[in-house]
Amino acid sequence: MAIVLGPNQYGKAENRVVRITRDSARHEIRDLNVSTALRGDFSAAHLVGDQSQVLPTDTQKQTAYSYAKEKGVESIEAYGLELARHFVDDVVPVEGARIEIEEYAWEHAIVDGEEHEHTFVRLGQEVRTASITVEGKGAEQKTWVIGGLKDLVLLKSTGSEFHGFLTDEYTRLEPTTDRVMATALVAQWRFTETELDWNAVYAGVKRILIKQFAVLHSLALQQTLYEMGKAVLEEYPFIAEIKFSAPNKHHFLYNLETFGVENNNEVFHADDRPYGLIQATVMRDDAPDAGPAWTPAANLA
Ligand SMILES: O=c1[nH]c(=O)c2[nH]c(=O)[nH]c2[nH]1
Repeated sequence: MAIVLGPNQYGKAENRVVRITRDSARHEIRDLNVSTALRGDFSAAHLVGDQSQVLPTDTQKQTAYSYAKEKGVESIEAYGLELARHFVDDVVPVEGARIEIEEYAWEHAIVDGEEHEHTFVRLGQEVRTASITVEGKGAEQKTWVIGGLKDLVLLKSTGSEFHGFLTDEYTRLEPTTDRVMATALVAQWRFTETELDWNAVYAGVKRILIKQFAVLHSLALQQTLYEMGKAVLEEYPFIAEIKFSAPNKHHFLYNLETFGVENNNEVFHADDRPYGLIQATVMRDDAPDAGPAWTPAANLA
């Protein structure tokens, strides 16, 4: 028996990079949370404390901020690709890089009915996400891009049913043909191309997700997720698969009978936990291999 070093990676997590574009009086803002991770043979650092192959996490941080100036942040996907390719192409021991980015959206404040040029209001809606993985040098290099969002909170006050389910001696749930359906959606979609109008695609995917949630008369959250994914894949040939994680944010009809009042699906208790957690992937049956695209931490915990 020998003890050996297993999978490892290292980087700077959660760099809060804020990039202001101020080429004119009207400023723009991109507000990011950027995590870098480098992969390669870093066994000497672990086994004997030899740092000669280690590009410090501090340098990774400096690069993230410098690239926000040098390359700009047109989209989180494009910026992440620049960073990942730089680490793999330009730093000799680095064989792979993983860049994870979250973006918090801001909009220009409305002052006296007009957009103020340099004052912003943080949008309380979803967080945009991207994960970029680059592996290998030169002609062998492979790239995986995942776009996504999290915390897209959606609710429909009718148009959702849940009945006909399997029952056993523990079943107490009443079937319903009219319920509130709500979720805080996490969705991640895997691209098969690396040259795209990332911002336009993001806006399009989000629009489709919301539309399907709204228009599908839902018999289960599972069905809603499937139809959302299907619509995205039908619209965008360069998306191979989309993964969802959707808490079923239960809204229980509040009992007003003690007041002699009928509750016609008007007053609910919004229960925060426990929640159903529905997770599904919708994919093309000929989707190319995902490789390490979905693996944030190189087989680490
Ligand atoms: O949309 C739903 N899917 C379920 O699997 C489920 N289970 C449950 O109790 N309520 C719901 N709702």
